[in-house]
Formats: sequence, C-alpha cells, structure tokens
Amino acid sequence: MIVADQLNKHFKIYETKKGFIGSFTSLLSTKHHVVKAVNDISFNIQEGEFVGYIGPNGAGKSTTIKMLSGILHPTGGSIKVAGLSPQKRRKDVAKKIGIVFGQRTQLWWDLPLRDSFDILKEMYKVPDTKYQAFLKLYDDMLQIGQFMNTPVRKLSLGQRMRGDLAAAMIHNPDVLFLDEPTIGLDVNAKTSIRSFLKELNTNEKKTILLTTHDMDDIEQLCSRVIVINHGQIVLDGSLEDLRHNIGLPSVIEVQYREMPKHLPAELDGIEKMRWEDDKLILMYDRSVLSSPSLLQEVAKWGEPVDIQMKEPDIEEVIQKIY
Ligand SMILES: Nc1ncnc2c1ncn2[C@@H]1O[C@H](COP(=O)(O)OP(=O)(O)OP(=O)(O)O)[C@@H](O)[C@H]1O
Repeated sequence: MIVADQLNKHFKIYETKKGFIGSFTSLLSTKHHVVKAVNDISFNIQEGEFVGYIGPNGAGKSTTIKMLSGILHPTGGSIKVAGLSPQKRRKDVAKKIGIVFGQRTQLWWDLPLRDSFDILKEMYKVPDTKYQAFLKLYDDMLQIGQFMNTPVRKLSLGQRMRGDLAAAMIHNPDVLFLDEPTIGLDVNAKTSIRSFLKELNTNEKKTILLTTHDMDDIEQLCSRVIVINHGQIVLDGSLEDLRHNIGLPSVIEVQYREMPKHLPAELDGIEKMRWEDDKLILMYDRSVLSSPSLLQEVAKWGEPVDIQMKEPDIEEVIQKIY
C-alpha cells in the first residue's frame, strides 16, 4: 500500500552573513552545506497495517511524510502509495490519502468548522448523500456536531484535532498519514483520539502511518514500528521486537512524604535513578527486578505518597538503540 524505495531528501542550507550588506551578499553566495534529512530509506507497508514512525527531533519523520503525500519532491529514490507515485500523480494520490499535521491545522482558521468541511466536500467532489452520512458518522465517532458552528480559531486544541481528523476523512481515503496528532492534548482527548484511530484501522481497514513522541500512542495503536534516526531506519519490526532488541526499561515515579535520607547507590535491575523536582524516577529492567519487588524496595527508603508506572519516552528508546 505504501512503498518507499531508497528514498532520499537532501536540503541545501546556504550560509547567511550578518547585517544588511551580509544579507545582500548571502543572496549571491553559493556556500552551503547539505542536510541529509532522509537518507536511503526503504519500507513496504501493507494494506490495513497501523505503523508507528518514530524517532527523535529532527530524525526525518515529517520530511518522509511530506514526500509520501506529494508535498515534497525526493532528491532520490521512489515512492508508491496505493500503486501510484505521489510525485507523478499528485492529484490522484491526494484522493486516496488523508493527512493530519498536529502542529498545524489544515482548516480555515476564521471560518466555522462546518464551512471548512463544506469547502473540502466541494474540493473532493463528495456527493451530498455521502457527505450527510459522513457528518452523522463523524458526529457519532468524534462528537464534532457540538462545535460545528464555532470558528476554528476558537476551538480548544482537542476539538480542533477532532475537526482536523474528521476533515482528513471527508473523501474516505484508504491511507492516513498522521504527524503527531496527539501532541499537546490532555489524557481524555488523547484517549478519545486513540479509540477513534483504532476503530478506523480495525473496522474500516484504513492503512495508517503515525508519527508521535508518545510511547503510549505506539503501545496502544501500532502493530509495527519503524524507528528512524539521522534520516536512516534503525529498526523495523513489531513492538515486541523493539522491546526485545533494546530491553525497553520500565519506569516508575515515586513521591515520598519526606525526602529519603539514604538511597542505595545501586540495585540489581535498576538502570537509572534520578530526582525530578520532588519525584524519584527509577528506570528498571523487569526481567531482572519485578515490579512488586521494586515497590517493596522503594517502600523501605521512605513513606511513598504517590507511585506512578510510566512508559519511557521516545528519546529514551532511541538512546537505548545506540
Ligand atoms: N525545508 C527545510 N529546509 C532545510 N532543512 C530542513 C527542512 N525541513 C527539514 N529540514 C531539516 O531536516 C531534518 C529532518 O527534519 P524533520 O522535520 O523531517 O524531522 P522530524 O523527525 O519530523 O522532527 P520533529 O520530531 O522535531 O518534528 C532536520 O535537520 C531539519 O532541520
């Protein structure tokens, strides 16, 4: 469904000089360096897969998605989405894909949400009956009906994201590219968006490529993970492969009634221990130290008032890969 073959995107960054004259001479300068944002990437995503595309800041995730959706032209390599090249058949590919960029809305900022939908309906030539069915279905799934008449600029981030997701689905595409759709959302908003995406994938068999910095998104949604760093794939496999390959540590946060006076310098199974404000963060290897044993251990150091189990963030996952 989505095939990338030896995909590359190199950006030339021209040197700029300070000051007015500097800015002027910079325009004429040919001095530059090259950023290999995507550097020889290949993958093949089958119909109906839900794939997490993860990596640290600047790894090349957005650049890949922009090439897959035809927004950017690759420096080298080839792409097929639903059998078509997004570069050669951009309009045809646009009908088959939906895109959401969490950091930037694709809706018309000053118009009520409904007007944005009406414009997209006309752009994609969606028949009236299908459009009415879409509005009903998406009100059921994302409860967008309650803010359809509100200008997009007045929506909360969670409402706006639900609007953006619905807008991406107006033409009922087979493939969805989602670039950080849960960024900045609170727990409830994340939960509702995740269950919506799960439904799209499970019931409607949509093929989804998702970038995120939230390990919970990956855990709850993706059957496969592609990890990239410095523009190159460092791992392509299941979540179990990811855990197995890097021994993904578990994390707990403990808040004590009073700061413990003594902490053990080291303990078998604990990989890292640090303070974040008044919380003690412990990263541990469950195959060496079970969670109940660790809980018993931390209770010996002081009186815990709050204990939270957490997943490590993507940056920590990537660090483990290297
Ligand atoms: N238009 C551009 N011109 C020059 N360099 C660019 C451009 N777009 C991206 N880059 C560079 O390409 C690299 C990859 O950027 P990209 O936005 O794809 O990363 P990312 O993995 O999506 O990061 P993040 O998680 O921070 O969104 C970075 O070094 C970035 O500075």
